[in-house]
Amino acid sequence: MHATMPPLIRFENLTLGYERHPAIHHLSAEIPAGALVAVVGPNGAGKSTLLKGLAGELRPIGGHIHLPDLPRGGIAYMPQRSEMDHSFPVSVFDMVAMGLWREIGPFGGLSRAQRHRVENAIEAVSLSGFEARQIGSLSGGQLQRARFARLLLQDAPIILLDEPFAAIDARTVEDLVHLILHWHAEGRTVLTVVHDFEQVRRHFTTCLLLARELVAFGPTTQVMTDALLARARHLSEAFDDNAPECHVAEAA
Ligand SMILES: Nc1ncnc2c1ncn2[C@@H]1O[C@H](COP(=O)(O)OP(=O)(O)OP(=O)(O)O)[C@@H](O)[C@H]1O
Repeated sequence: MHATMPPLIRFENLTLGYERHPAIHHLSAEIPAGALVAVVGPNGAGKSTLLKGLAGELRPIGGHIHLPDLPRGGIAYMPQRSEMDHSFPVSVFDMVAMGLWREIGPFGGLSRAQRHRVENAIEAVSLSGFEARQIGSLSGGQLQRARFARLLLQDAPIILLDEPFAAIDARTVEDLVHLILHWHAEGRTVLTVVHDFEQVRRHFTTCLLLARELVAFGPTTQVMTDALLARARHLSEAFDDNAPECHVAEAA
């Protein structure tokens, strides 16, 4: 496991966006190795965009994301659930086994030991007995468990989760939080977009509050204050989606 020397992420004056319209701009922050970070902010604040940038799905319009040398597949990224996840014609076993792609490649077969690891991951998310089920027949909570099992096998030092608890029953949330805390205890760096403030305060020691720019980053008790949350709402509402490349440009 590469959890012993977990990496540090550094955002340097980072601007990310779509078709040159910035969605987040001039963000600078350092994520310490092994941090468990809740990424919070109003709707449209840029939370998903930040995770996409880190996952390498969006190239910065400006600034940099500094990452240490990572093994192949060193960042595990779980986007928000979408219809596509459900409609993919594959069994729970095969979907979870995709977490081993880094080891086996796209067309490799599974060894007996690897099959065993897939079974263990399925068991860890309490889905034993569902191996042969098509994922299209799973409930939302069960599908999310299967997605977490796939992440477990990916064994990545950096884990990015976009709204993993959205529209999920309380029991499943509790089990998934448990897995996240376990990853944290193993020394992995975990960034999770979370909407429920109660969950943030209960489980996440560190918070990154976004509203198209960085509002605050630090211990949850110091970030999740009424004043900073109000500031985030205000900034988000005032942001002009059609602004050209950067209205605060080089002022930052
Ligand atoms: N693929 C895209 N193309 C163009 N604009 C996009 C795209 N994805 C997001 N945006 C825009 O970027 C901004 C930030 O969106 P983002 O999804 O990152 O916010 P968020 O904080 O994750 O929101 P939510 O909490 O509602 O999921 C929004 O104005 C959004 O409309």
